[in-house]
Amino acid sequence: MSWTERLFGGLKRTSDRLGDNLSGVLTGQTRLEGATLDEIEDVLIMSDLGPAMAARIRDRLAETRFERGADIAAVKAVVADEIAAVLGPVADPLDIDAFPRPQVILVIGVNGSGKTTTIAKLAHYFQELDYGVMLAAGDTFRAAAIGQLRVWAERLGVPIVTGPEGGDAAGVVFDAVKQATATGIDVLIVDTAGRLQNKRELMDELAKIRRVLGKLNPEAPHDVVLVLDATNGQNALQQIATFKELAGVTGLIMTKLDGTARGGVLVAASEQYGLPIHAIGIGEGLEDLRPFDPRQLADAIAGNVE
Ligand SMILES: Nc1nc2c(ncn2[C@@H]2O[C@H](COP(=O)(O)OP(=O)(O)OP(=O)(O)O)[C@@H](O)[C@H]2O)c(=O)[nH]1
Repeated sequence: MSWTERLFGGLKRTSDRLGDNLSGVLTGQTRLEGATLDEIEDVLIMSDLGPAMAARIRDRLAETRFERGADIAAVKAVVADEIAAVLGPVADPLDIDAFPRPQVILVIGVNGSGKTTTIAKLAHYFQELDYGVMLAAGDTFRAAAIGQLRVWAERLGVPIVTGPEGGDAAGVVFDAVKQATATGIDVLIVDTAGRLQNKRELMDELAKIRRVLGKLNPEAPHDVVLVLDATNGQNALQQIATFKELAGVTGLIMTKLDGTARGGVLVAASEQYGLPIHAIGIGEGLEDLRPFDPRQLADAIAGNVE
């Protein structure tokens, strides 16, 4: 299957939900008015697009004259246009342009968000671009997290720096940067612990990692990427707010868009926070994470197909 097919297939539950809910509302008028617009706005909010986005689409629909009648296809086209307008400015693939090398990418996010898998997919993505990649197991709280990352590193054939369970995460990161620098690595991807229930500890740990990194390279970390699980719907938005404050997030990756009817939350996140979105995850395989084409993604979310 091509990426496009996987993208549209992965987002099918999201687009079907929107389409099913719209179909009950539309009666083919040339102009949409009052009550119908209200109902459409509710449908859009229920699709996790967020109230501001729903209002924006409503305004567009209100001013549109549907020559051939406002059927589902015509409305979805307007929805897709508006989504594309929001996603366009935030779509921002991760570039490796740090000098001196390595570029240090801290990956943060709550446990279970798909962080480890995303790190593996990112490593694979950079390998395909011919960059030298190294991983650092900065989540020292759980032996399982270290083990899981090591398995990925072996599968990918990339070096990994680990420490003992319960060890000092900043120490692991320090060793990793030194090794990466000595061996000419281009990109160092750092896993971190995701214990949001203990904000103070998390903040202290990230601050310590930053301090240690800063000693070796004042520019590092170059990226602080928050991994979000789309199936968390509106909770994902809350996580952005929290991690933005705690960790100085510089960009987002949203995973599990394939398993959910709540993919609209990606649009709400973009609309609300305007943070760069580096990539999306639409499956568990290494190939299932890519930078995205905002127009194509908008069509997939809205189910806008000719
Ligand atoms: N369907 C789908 N599943 C995903 C995606 N990304 C990750 N997963 C799955 O989600 C589960 C959690 O992923 P992990 O990468 O282990 O998540 P984590 O955040 O590191 O979680 P912990 O190891 O618990 O900290 C795994 O079963 C992954 O295979 C995705 O884009 N789509």
